[in-house]
Amino acid sequence: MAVFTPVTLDDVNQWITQFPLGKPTALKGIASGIENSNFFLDTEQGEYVLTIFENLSFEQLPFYLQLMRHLADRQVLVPAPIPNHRGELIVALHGKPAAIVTKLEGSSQMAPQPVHCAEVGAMLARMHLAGRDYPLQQPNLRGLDWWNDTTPKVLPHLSDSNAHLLRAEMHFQEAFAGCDTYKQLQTGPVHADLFRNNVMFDGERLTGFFDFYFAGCDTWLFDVAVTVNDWCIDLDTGVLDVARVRALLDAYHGVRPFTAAEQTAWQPMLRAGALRFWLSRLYDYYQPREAEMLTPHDPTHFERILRERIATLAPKLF
Ligand SMILES: Nc1ncnc2c1ncn2[C@@H]1O[C@H](COP(=O)(O)OP(=O)(O)O)[C@@H](O)[C@H]1O
Ligand SMILES: N[C@@H](CCOP(=O)(O)O)C(=O)O
Repeated sequence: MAVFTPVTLDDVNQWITQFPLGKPTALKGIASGIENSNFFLDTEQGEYVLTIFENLSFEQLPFYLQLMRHLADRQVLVPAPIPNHRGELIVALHGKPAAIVTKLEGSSQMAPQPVHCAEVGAMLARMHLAGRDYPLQQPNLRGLDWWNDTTPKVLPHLSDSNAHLLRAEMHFQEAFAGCDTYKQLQTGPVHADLFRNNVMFDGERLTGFFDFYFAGCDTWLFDVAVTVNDWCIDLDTGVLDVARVRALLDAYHGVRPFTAAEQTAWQPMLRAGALRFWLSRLYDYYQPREAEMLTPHDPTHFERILRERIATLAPKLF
């Protein structure tokens, strides 16, 4: 992530005494990401990641941190949040909420093969099942309501052709969200941003999902669509790569079988997944925020994917 809130080792020296982690030995800002301020934090006890939350509040954060704890306790591979001596997972740093989580091994696989997609599909299904008894509720804050709020903010910046596409897709998605098939879809906690840069691999071994700060309760199928739209495409054209799609979907289906309603909803949901990130990238592009190190993501990538999902029939879900 970009560093919006600078922090030094001196700042952390005193603050960290409330955690059972020993003395800090190194602190390094992380440049990738666009929502929070992240740092690799080494201490006498091991390697961690310190996150300062720039947009989420103390009231909203328990949903995310406790979800990670809940999933980690059920053998889903995610960073485990570290409680302080009072059992708190979220503690103020420079007046903002902050948390420390375990560091995952490995690195992101940005050129995935079917074998990586299968690992992601199986772990995603395990995550959805493990979330069924998660007691906290929070809607997906980047869901339909947010799309409705954001559309008028970006429309004035768009070409006629893109403004038409956005209006038409919003109408389509409003109708989809109100239809009987949609109401039959299974719901629960979803990651909602499971892009290649939010998963770690050590070779072909998946070591964890991270960056849960867009998670919320939504349809499981939306999570699958967001994931496929990033992991299983030709990056230049947005066209789905059938071998990777099949690997991811078949591995998911092997752990948590898809339903008939999900099969029917698959193509509209792929469009929903594309629209969500086209909108957020447009919003970030036209309403940039302050940051020390920030590279905005390209909105045209998801415009292309959305047009492609409207034009071309996707492989079946199962
Ligand atoms: N638990 C973790 N283990 C290892 N690396 C992590 C962890 N959390 C974050 N990172 C690193 O920090 C980078 C930015 O984190 P991310 O959560 O994507 O930021 P943002 O929320 O701002 O988008 C990641 O690309 C990854 O390299
Ligand atoms: N995945 C989103 C943006 C969110 O950034 P992240 O670094 O938190 O994953 C996109 O690609 O638009």
